[in-house]
Amino acid sequence: MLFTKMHGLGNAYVIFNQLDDEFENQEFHQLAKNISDVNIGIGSDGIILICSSKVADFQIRIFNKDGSEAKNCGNGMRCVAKFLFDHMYVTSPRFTIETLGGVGSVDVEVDHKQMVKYVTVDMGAPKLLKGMIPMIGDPFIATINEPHSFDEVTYNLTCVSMGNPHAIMFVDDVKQFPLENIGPTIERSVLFPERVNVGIVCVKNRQEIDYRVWERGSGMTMACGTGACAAVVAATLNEFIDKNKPVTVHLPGGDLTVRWDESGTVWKRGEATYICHGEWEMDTK
Ligand SMILES: N[C@H](CCC[C@H](N)C(=O)O)C(=O)O
Repeated sequence: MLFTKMHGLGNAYVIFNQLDDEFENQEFHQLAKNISDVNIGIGSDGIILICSSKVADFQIRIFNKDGSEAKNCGNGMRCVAKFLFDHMYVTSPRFTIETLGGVGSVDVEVDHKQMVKYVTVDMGAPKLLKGMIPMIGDPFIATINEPHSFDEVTYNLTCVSMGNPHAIMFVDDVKQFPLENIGPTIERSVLFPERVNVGIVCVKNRQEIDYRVWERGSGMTMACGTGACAAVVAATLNEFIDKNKPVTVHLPGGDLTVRWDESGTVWKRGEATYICHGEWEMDTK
């Protein structure tokens, strides 16, 4: 099966185009674990399948490194948008992609070689109520700067769903904070019935934040598109930044521009990059 490996700011996915050539009744959870493994597979943060859709121009399915299926992937949306436009599956620079979390529109910007350089994604409106994250507790209230203890230390969480769940904490220095230690503890906390992505944010000024992430199902990654959106929403809810203004989000893998507009939609703009193409030997166990 042919694949294309791509990354969005270092958040890498192995992409399988199912539009022309489909896997036969494949167990995708195990396939994602095998392919994502750098020793027995290709090495990535997960896999993405491009499929046809009844409600959008295309559909993608996203599987994390541990085989769990995710409902949205901001970096993956940009990679897939670049792949589809560059390989002429679309001619319009704007088209729609369905994920389990909903339908988002993408707008591509090409370089001098007519290849996609930047992609702007309509990431939809964030969901804030505990029942929508999902998170245990009163389902009809939001979690904004709410104290919770993990390993006898109290952290103030602001939780946002961008189709997938994010727990955001504000810290003084994202590089110093031991996210590798506390991330997995919060990811698997009983507070989050479907687990959670764990992000830390340092607010530099009202138009700029630093962000690092421990991803549900993939661990520390270089970038997380949905997480960057959740970080901007959380910083706005805590009144650290202003709504409807573009915010530069600095991630270990590079920068994204995010804007939560007055209509409630979150927009994210950033690059997507090819790494390699190849063939996955289906008998690889
Ligand atoms: N680990 C995430 C999915 C990938 C999201 C991330 N890579 C992005 O760019 O948004 C989850 O289980 O919700």
